Amino acid sequence: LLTPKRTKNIDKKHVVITGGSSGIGRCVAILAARKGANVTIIARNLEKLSKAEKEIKEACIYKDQIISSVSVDVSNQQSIQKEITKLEESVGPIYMLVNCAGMAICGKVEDFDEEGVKTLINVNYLGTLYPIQSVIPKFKERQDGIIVLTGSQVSLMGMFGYSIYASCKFALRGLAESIYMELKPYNISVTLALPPDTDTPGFEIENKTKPQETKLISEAGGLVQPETVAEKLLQDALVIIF
Ligand SMILES: NC(=O)C1=CN([C@@H]2O[C@H](COP(=O)(O)OP(=O)(O)OC[C@H]3O[C@@H](n4cnc5c(N)ncnc54)[C@H](OP(=O)(O)O)[C@@H]3O)[C@@H](O)[C@H]2O)C=CC1
Ligand SMILES: CCCCCCCCCCCCCCCC(=O)[C@@H](N)CO
Repeated sequence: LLTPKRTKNIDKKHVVITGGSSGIGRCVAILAARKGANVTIIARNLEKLSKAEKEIKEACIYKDQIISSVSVDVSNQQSIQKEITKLEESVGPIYMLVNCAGMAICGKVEDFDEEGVKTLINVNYLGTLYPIQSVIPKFKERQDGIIVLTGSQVSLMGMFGYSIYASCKFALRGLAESIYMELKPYNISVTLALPPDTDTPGFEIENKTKPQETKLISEAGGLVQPETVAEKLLQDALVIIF
């Protein structure tokens, strides 16, 4: 207890961040660049990607740090697999995968149509599962790697207005706990981040569909800044426990 916490180093390491063009993922990417990592961000919209890429480059501490972006839908297993393989060759071995791509739609359960349900399952659950599946073989070969999944406070507790979203975030907890056991013998760490409401572009959009009841309950949890969440996420993922 009295010894200072030891942490893993991402200096010169390749860190891939899905959802790295906005909100929490963007802040994680900037922090990783400040720590000397070669950072790749993944998202769909090209304009947001190139804007974020510039900001990440400004945060670099070395002249030769490699910052790149890839436009791909994380919920397409074939495409994400292909892009991860390409990145291993072009930028270098991936050391850390941070899954931040995700979104919330709020509403009463009976009001969701098929499209809304599938959108949430695709991006939040499958969009985290597929990138993880893609990096594991190489991580196992190298007996090294760090995987972060972004859940939510509603990964642990359901809440009015979050039925579909919370189900997806609960699923991520099941995934994280299971692969934690599968990957431990290979020296691959798994961290599930559980942020509270965070002041991001995604949060602003989500508020448009948020029932009054959800807003009132959520007030008890407060609102934090994405920089704070990103810092805590990295700290938790990089700490050496044993
Ligand atoms: N903000 C909050 O209150 C909280 C958020 N979280 C979780 O944190 C994560 C980030 O949230 P936040 O920062 O608010 O979100 P933002 O909406 O600000 O950013 C989401 C990012 O994910 C990308 N993305 C979305 N869908 C896809 C897709 N199908 N394929 C690839 N990239 C995609 C977006 O880019 P593009 O659209 O261009 O693809 C964007 O870069 C999410 O998993 C969210 O559930 C958890 C707790 C609280
Ligand atoms: C003693 C018991 C007290 C209970 C207080 C309950 C307060 C909980 C607030 C939870 C806020 C919702 C977090 C979801 C964040 C999220 O994932 C979305 N914003 C996604 O963008």
